[in-house]
Amino acid sequence: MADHRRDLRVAIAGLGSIGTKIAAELDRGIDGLLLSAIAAREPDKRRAFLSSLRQPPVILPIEQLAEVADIVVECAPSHLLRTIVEPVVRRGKAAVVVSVGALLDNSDLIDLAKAHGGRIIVPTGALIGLDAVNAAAVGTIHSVRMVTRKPIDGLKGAPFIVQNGIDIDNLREPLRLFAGTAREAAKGFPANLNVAVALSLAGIGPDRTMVEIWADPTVTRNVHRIEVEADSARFSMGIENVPSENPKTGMITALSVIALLRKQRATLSVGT
Ligand SMILES: NC(=O)C1=CN([C@@H]2O[C@H](COP(=O)(O)OP(=O)(O)OC[C@H]3O[C@@H](n4cnc5c(N)ncnc54)[C@H](O)[C@@H]3O)[C@@H](O)[C@H]2O)C=CC1
Ligand SMILES: O=C([O-])CC(=O)C(=O)O
Repeated sequence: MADHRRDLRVAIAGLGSIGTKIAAELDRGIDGLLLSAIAAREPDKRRAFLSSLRQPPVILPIEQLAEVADIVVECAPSHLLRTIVEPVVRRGKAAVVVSVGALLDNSDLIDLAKAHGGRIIVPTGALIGLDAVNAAAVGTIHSVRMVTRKPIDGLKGAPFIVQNGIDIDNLREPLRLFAGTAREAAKGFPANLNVAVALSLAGIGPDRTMVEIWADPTVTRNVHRIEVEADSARFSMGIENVPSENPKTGMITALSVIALLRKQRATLSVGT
């Protein structure tokens, strides 16, 4: 009989604001899971952190993580999504993807996963309520709208701002930077609007999910407000994320991945 209780081996691709927290939590211990490997851009610079772990994992290049893991958590810059996820799904394993915006330009990875029995799992991340959006999508969703407000530091360097020569450094009041679809938002703000893409994939897709983005010098948190109109329910959701050491990334993102990992072997699992 197969041993269903063997620990699931988890590897982490990218030791930044998200990956470091997940690695530390796995090392502290999550039932049924084992931190097997890590990929870091400059492992030598992460020696102090790595040697603080009770059971130091092996260090591997991102494309080799799937060789020693059942689940690979992608938490690296979005341009590396394909390099990380392709070998995972080719081996029929599971990739947890946080740079979800990059999935739109690499959607063939979903077909590849299907062909090889692999899985791509998108956590709720910095957002809220994707369980309700999933449920409403079983029926008919008429519209999904999201308004994001971020402090200036959370938006600096976004391609949309650079390409349009918009000066956000000297703003005194909120400025609406963008209104359009989640697909366009992900192109213009790849490190800021993963949440819009996650919302769209849970609901009515990146071309029907409408997004506004505001640069707001009056807020200190990444604020997302969402309105969903469906045949089963109408709901509004809001979340105000405390930025992590990376001002573009809410602290809750790493916690969301940890909660998702805990569910992989939980006896009682709550929420869809
Ligand atoms: N789905 C969601 O709700 C959210 C997703 N994100 C996305 O998650 C991703 C990670 O975010 P953070 O951890 O805040 O970014 P970060 O910039 O703090 O960390 C990324 C890490 O990847 C490492 N890295 C770069 N090249 C590498 C390579 N070749 N091999 C191994 N490691 C490499 C970097 O050195 C860095 O430590 C980003 O794409 C971000 O946009 C962020 C917030 C919310
Ligand atoms: O989705 C993202 O990339 C990050 C974000 O909005 C947040 O942390 O609130």
